Amino acid sequence: MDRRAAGPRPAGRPAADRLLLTTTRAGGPWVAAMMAVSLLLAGIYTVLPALMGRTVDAVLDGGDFALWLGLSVAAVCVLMAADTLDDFMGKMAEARSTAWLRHTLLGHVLRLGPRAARRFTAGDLVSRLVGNSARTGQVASTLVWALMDLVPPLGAIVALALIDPWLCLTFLVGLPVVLAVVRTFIRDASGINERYFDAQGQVAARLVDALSGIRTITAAGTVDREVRRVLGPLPELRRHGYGMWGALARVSSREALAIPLLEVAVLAVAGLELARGRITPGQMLAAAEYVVLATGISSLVASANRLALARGTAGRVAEVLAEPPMTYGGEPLPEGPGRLEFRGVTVRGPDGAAVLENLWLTVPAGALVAVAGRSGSGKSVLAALGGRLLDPDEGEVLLDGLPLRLLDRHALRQAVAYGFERPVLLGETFADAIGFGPAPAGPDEVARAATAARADAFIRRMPEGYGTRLADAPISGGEAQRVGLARAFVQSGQRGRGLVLDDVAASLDTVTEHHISRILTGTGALAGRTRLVVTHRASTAARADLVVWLDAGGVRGQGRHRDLWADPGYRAAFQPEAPVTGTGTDAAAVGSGEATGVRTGERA
Ligand SMILES: Nc1ncnc2c1ncn2[C@@H]1O[C@H](COP(=O)(O)OP(=O)(O)OP(=O)(O)O)[C@@H](O)[C@H]1O
Repeated sequence: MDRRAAGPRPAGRPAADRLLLTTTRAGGPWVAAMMAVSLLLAGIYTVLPALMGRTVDAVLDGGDFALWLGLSVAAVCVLMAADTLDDFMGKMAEARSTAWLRHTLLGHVLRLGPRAARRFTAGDLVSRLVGNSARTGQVASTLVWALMDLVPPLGAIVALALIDPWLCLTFLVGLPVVLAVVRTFIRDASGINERYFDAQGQVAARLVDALSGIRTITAAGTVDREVRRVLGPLPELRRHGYGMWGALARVSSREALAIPLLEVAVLAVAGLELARGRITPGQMLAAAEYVVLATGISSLVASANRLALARGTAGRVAEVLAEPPMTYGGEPLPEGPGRLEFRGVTVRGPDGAAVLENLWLTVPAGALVAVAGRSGSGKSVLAALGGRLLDPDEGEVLLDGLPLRLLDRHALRQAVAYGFERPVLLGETFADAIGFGPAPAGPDEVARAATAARADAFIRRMPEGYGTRLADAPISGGEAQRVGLARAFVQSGQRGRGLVLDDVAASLDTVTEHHISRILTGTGALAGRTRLVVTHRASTAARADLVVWLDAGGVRGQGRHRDLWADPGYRAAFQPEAPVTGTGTDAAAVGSGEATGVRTGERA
């Protein structure tokens, strides 16, 4: 169940490592191709010193050095071509892995539903989706190159043994020191990177917060304070950055000491063996090359650094993927008129206190039910339960007798349409925003819904009407509400059985609100739909077939608005409204018998 306070679950390093492997596999054939080319490269690096040694010996012995020289030159040419190819394939593998990861992560975030926004802040998710995913996507090439970087050093150790076992033995005696240096570095770097990326995510999260509250910040004159707040984690970032430099400096200085000592030791032994005539000058040259190649095992530091970075970012991606998505059943929508039932429903807030407790409520099929109550009484929570944007902690919500959680996702999203107080308009144009839903809506359908929601007139005044890009058309809160409402009407009009409107008229003027109330109560496209309407407007409640009054975590009263109105506690749930004056249809609606009750409410 949702718990905002709980925050994301740490995924742990095993989960990060599993994700790294899956991401590597996602690189597809490019990873395999890169591996083949890298192996070829590693092989050439390994045999090149031997070819050079043979060339020198052939020159000294007066033998056929042209053959060996030719082979050496050919090897260098292949090396250059393969290196370029390897880089290209590495980048392709990275691109594929990153694309797969971003696709998977984004799909998962959206499948989490509204819970995603409660678990993670927007900025933090953006940093995971953009920067962290890209870094994690580099794992394919990093891993292949890290493995392939090991081939020449291992080959070089074997070559040293073949030239002279004492050379190999000398090298192996000093090797544990180099490996210990690398191991310490990997351990230090992993922890530092994880903390570094967390701090980076915090900056991104605060920045997105600040941008969404830019009007408040400007109006309050708190720009400087906000800059300090957003950049608050910088000292932490700096500390982790210094930590990483410190770890790199330590590993470099230890390496700088250990590796030359190892090389000198092997070369000294090679010199002795040459003096004793046990190796040739060419072998001495090859040994000198091989010892350098063998100490290349310390390139593990750079690979380990890149892998530690990828592991740090993979941990952050895995943390999101560890959140279980909203799951749906496989049941189709049963036959029925659209009766919605809340059976013993309890929802707890972040502190564990019940927002709604053991709530029993039936929304009759085809009825317009208004949900009223003071601010914070749980109206939006009830609305979210009605179409399963939220699951209850206890109890069950049923549509025509079937628990919503058993319903197939498609069937549920077609059956229950939503309109929100602060709708976010999705799509490129107004037509897109209104037609946004499980099934594409045609232009006539869009225009009809916009007319019903009183959005048609202002949209037609836009430079390109319904084709106007949303980004080019700043609109008011009330206009956005009307577009959002039009979208809900389209969705509900298609195959909808229920319509949930959460305070959709909050920013509308009284005349527009009356018009929309009439659409909701009229005999048009919405007739027969079960409508659950959260409202602070007495006029809307007055038009409802039934009002559910929420208070203190439960249903305090149910009935007709005019009957509940006598209770001052009920009256306190409504905002004062200006009396409607004017002529025409709107005024006529207000003047109707039903509207009389409304106007009483408004005066009160
Ligand atoms: N998904 C959720 N899970 C648990 N608790 C929630 C959830 N959403 C909101 N709450 C909590 O439920 C309480 C009621 O919130 P809700 O938004 O339903 O009130 P409301 O009656 O719609 O208020 P308003 O009229 O001001 O919009 C709040 O304390 C809120 O923190």
